[in-house]
Amino acid sequence: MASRAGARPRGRRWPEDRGQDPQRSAREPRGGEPALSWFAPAKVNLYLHVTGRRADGYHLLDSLVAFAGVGDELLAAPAAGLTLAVDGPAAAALAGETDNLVLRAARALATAAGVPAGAALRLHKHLPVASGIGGGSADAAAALRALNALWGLGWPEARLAEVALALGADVPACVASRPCRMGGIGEVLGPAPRLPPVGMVLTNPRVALPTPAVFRARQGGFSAPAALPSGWDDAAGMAADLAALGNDLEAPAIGLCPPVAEALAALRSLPGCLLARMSGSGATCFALFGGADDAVAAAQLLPEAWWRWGGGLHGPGA
Ligand SMILES: C[C@@](CO)(OP(=O)(O)O)[C@H](O)COP(=O)(O)OP(=O)(O)OC[C@H]1O[C@@H](n2ccc(N)nc2=O)[C@H](O)[C@@H]1O
Ligand SMILES: Nc1ncnc2c1ncn2[C@@H]1O[C@H](COP(=O)(O)OP(=O)(O)O)[C@@H](O)[C@H]1O
Repeated sequence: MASRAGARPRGRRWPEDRGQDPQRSAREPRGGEPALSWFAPAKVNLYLHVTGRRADGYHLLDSLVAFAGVGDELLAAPAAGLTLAVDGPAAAALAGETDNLVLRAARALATAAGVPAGAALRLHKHLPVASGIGGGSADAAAALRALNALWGLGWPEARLAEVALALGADVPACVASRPCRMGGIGEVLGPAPRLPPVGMVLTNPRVALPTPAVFRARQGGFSAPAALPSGWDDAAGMAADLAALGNDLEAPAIGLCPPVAEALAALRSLPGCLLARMSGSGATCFALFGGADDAVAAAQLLPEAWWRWGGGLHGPGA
C-alpha cells in the first residue's frame, strides 16, 4: 500500500524544475551510493474494449489508460556491470523470477543503443504481480527512462517506446505514464480526454491472473471503439460516461477467478463509489470517487487481507 507520499505529496503535480523526466526524483544516497529514483505508477484501464485480433493472435484494443498515485520505485546508480536487487512488500512474488522485466529492459536498451549494460538497480516492489495494473510493464518503463538518463543517451520518448514495445504491449504506455487513449495492441497512444480530479481505490484479492489465460478465455465478438468527449469537468460526469463502456476482459477473468466478482461487489458497496470495474486482465479492480480523501477513507473499509490502496491519479488529473 505504499504511495509516493514521502517523495511527492498526493494530489500535487511534479515540480517543473525536476529536469526533463517528470518521473525522476532526487533521492538521498543509499549506503553512500548516489542514486536517482524513478516512480513506476500503476496503470489503470478505465475501460477496455477488445476491437479485433491480429493474425499473430495479439488482440487490438481501445482503452483509456490513467496512472494511479501508487507504484513501484526504481533506483539506478552507475556501475560497471548490471545488477538488480528487489525488495518491498510485493518482492516475494518475484523471488522465482529468472528474467525480471527490469533487467530485460536494461539489456534491450543497451543493445539498441550499442552501449555496455552497466547499472546497479534496486526495485522497491509494491504493486501486486500479474494483476492487470501493469506493474512489470511500469518497472520496465522506469528502467528505460532511468538508463536513458544514466547512460546519457538523451533518447526522446518515441524512440524509447520502440524498445518498450518489444518488452510488452503495455510498456509504451508506461513509458509515457500519463493518461492516454491506447489503440493497436497497446502501441498506438493518443491524447486522453481532459481528466478531472478524481479519487481512486485499487484492490486485489491477492490472486495472480496471467494475461494470456484471460485473453484465451474471452468469448464472443468484438466491441466498437468508444466515442469520448474532449474532457470531463468532474468525477461524476466522467464516471457516468465510463459506465456506458466496459472491460471486455472482466467476464472471462471472473470465470477464471471468481474473487474478482467479490472485489467488484465490495468496491460498489463503498460510500461514495461512482464506478467500479476491473483493470486490464485483472484481477485488480478500481473504483472512482469524487476526491482522493474519499478514496483514502473508502479503501480502509475493504478486507484487510486484500491488497488495497486509495488516493488520487498520478500526473495530469491528480
Ligand atoms: C491487458 C493489458 C491491457 O492494458 O493489461 P494487463 O492486464 O497486462 O495489465 C495489456 O494489453 C497487456 O499488456 P502486456 O502485459 O504488456 O502484454 P504482453 O506481455 O505483450 O502479452 C502477454 C500476452 O497477452 C496477450 N495479449 C496481450 C496484449 C494484447 N494487445 N493482446 C493480447 O492478446 C497475448 O496472449 C500475449 O502473449
Ligand atoms: N518487475 C516485475 N514486476 C512484475 N512482474 C514481472 C516483473 N518482471 C517480470 N515479471 C513477470 O511478468 C508477469 C506479468 O507481470 P505484471 O506486469 O505485474 O502483470 P500485469 O500486466 O497483469 O499487471 C509476471 O507474472 C512475472 O512473471
